[in-house]
Amino acid sequence: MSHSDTQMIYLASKSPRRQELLNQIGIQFTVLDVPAQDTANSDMVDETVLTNENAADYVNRLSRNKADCAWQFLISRDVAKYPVLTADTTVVLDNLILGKPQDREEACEMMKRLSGKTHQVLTSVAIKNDEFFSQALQTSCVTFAELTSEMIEAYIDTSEPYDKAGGYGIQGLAGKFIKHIEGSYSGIMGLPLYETSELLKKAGIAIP
Ligand SMILES: Cc1cn([C@H]2C[C@H](O)[C@@H](COP(=O)(O)OP(=O)(O)OP(=O)(O)O)O2)c(=O)[nH]c1=O
Repeated sequence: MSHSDTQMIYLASKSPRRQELLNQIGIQFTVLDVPAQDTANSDMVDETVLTNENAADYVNRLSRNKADCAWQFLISRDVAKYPVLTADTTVVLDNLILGKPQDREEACEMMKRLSGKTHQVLTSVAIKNDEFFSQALQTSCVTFAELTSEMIEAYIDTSEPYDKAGGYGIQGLAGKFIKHIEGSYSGIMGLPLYETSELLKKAGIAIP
């Protein structure tokens, strides 16, 4: 890979937040949309938590699997030219992993659990090409205010909870529920920028 080739990466993510955050640090990237048929029926993207798997192992496995899938997709299209970056975010409260709520009831249940408590948000970032793989994990603590059922219902009336781990977005309307954070704001949003730029440097990408 020539030096100029390494200025570009693929971002294999449908998350608009990850695209926004990578733009924020001036990285040049192409968004890679790995079609569902390239990931369906594959153990590689199984988002089920395995027996005895802790949250750190879980997010690391998913970011690695997303990177492996994306790289195979690039190879199958004969366009595996630049490293691919992926991430996975999960919310953990009292050892329980909270994914994306599937429906209103689940979204409501998650907000009730988060109310008045401190939880962890874990994001794992991975970068891969044919000769290189590396990943980094960032963990933050987030403290929610006590929420009334009116506050929860009003929040769930918005579309915000549904595509987000733990059913909320710190960068959105849920910002008003958050009393304290410790860690990385960008990590909570889905792409920790310090850890990401360190990984990119390791992969030989120039950081502006
Ligand atoms: C806790 C929290 C999560 N999130 C989002 C970040 C992630 O997009 C999402 C967690 O889902 P992920 O499964 O990590 O990612 P994704 O399905 O959105 O995107 P892709 O796999 O294509 O990269 O939750 C926020 O936007 N704000 C928050 O405060």
